[in-house]
Amino acid sequence: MPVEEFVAGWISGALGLVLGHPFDTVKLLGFFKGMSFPIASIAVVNSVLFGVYSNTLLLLTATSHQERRAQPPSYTHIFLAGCTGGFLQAYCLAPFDLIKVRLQNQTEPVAQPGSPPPQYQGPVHCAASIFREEGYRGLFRGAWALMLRDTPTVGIYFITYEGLCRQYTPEGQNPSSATVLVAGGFAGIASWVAATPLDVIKSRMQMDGLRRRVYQGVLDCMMSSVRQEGLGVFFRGVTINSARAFPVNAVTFLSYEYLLRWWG
Ligand SMILES: C[N+](C)(C)CCCC[C@H](N)C(=O)O
Repeated sequence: MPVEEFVAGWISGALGLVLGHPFDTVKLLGFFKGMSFPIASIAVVNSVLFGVYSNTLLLLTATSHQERRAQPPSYTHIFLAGCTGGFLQAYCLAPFDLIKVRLQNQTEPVAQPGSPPPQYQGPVHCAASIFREEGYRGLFRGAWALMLRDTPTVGIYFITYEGLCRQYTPEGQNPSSATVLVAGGFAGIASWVAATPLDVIKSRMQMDGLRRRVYQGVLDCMMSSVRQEGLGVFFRGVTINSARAFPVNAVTFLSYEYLLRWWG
């Protein structure tokens, strides 16, 4: 199994994340809280995303990434490979994302003298407390919603990227850096716009259970959110998600493409 896509995904994910972290955190308050943890985790997760995508495409079309410019795969194959990558990365992402959401929602300012310490002292402490209080399954709270969010939207991600690259690149050539940046940025926006409704639900499910369980499952969380807040609830955060998605994914795709070209 070719591994360079995994490594390129690893590095490019970390680079994209550094740019995106302030956006990601501002939507949950608590600026710059916990930066080193997401860097390490997104690197793993992005490596699964790109590695699985590229290797699924290899299985479906029998072309390696070096051959793909000369023999472009069909959009159906790109979509299916993207969905597979999205599905598998969602499972790797689930515990990391849960910890991130829990830490970012701890908005208490840094300990005042005499005040009780925050519930979670850091990512490792957070993981250990969730494990202690809710068991192994607790670490996967919200994973089902995350999988529903990422399976189709990672398909959309790669279709948009490939479609835009092909549109602006002469046949058989590699896309220019400008094309990769713009296509990567719009791929990020398109997939995040599609992902936002389930992103809202996912985050609510991840926070649920912290004190008192409110939701019975994904559907129940959707229904009660809509009942209480109207359909607009599904678009909560769509602007900040898009503003974050452009630079993050422009840099992710640019570094991914260039690392693979370097390595031949
Ligand atoms: C599928 N979904 C839209 C959720 C994410 C796809 C892009 C992944 C990228 N690491 C990022 O964080 O933007």
